[in-house]
Amino acid sequence: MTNPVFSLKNATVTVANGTTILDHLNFDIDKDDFITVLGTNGAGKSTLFNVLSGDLMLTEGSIEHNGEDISHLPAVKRTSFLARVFQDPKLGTAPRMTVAENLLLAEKRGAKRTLRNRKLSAEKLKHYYELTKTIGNNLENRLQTATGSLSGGQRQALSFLMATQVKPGLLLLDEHTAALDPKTSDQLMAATNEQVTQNNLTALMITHNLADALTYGNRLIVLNAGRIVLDVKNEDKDALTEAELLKYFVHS
Ligand SMILES: Nc1ncnc2c1ncn2[C@@H]1O[C@H](COP(=O)(O)OP(=O)(O)OP(=O)(O)O)[C@@H](O)[C@H]1O
Repeated sequence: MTNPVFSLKNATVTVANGTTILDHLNFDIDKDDFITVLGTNGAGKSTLFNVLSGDLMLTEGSIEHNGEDISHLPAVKRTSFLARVFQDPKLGTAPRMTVAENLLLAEKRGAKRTLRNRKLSAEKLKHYYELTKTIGNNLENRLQTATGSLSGGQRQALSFLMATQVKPGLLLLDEHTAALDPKTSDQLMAATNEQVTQNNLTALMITHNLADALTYGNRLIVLNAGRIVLDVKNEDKDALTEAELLKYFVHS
């Protein structure tokens, strides 16, 4: 048995009004995990991501990364091993910079980011062309376009590619296809699955799409009122149906 990459121990967040929004969670994330994360609105999914990313500190318990206690490590320091893609296509990319410049910037994730020496060689542009072409939404023909004028789907694809340019120790996908039309969403979901499986990324993906949650990943968790109420893997996940899954969606 290998050691978990991330380990939440008794992880709890109690907010100022006394409400516990993450409730004594014990949760290990293994290297080969691609976990789909489900739950009703307000179940604590984003809170879980926020404590992993360091945007929200635990009020009790701890988080370990490769055995090291990172409970007090600020978000900015966690970017060296963690990347996150949000639902909003506007987040995660610099609007005035071109697609190619954003990709170049992403290669420096975790390091001091500057584009003073813009090394956009022909070789690099060719690489970005091949990379963006994998998505299938014409992003490869917009490499020199300012990101702010891309379609939402193209911009979201760029955010995703930026998050995975440097292999992150943990990839957090926060409903990253939810704001896209069905075709664009399917394209990005397929590209996501390809990247995660081909590059052996450790990933968590919040989704409200039950079919996607069942189709993708090796593991599935359901949160309710800040607790994990279902955690299934491999063949147990494969055997799960949408009808069974829905039973875990309880508004508290
Ligand atoms: N910083 C905070 N301070 C106070 N309450 C918070 C804070 N962050 C989240 N909450 C509350 O914690 C609960 C869980 O919120 P969270 O955003 O994690 O839910 P979610 O499962 O991601 O929901 P959704 O599906 O709607 O995005 C909600 O009731 C929310 O209002």
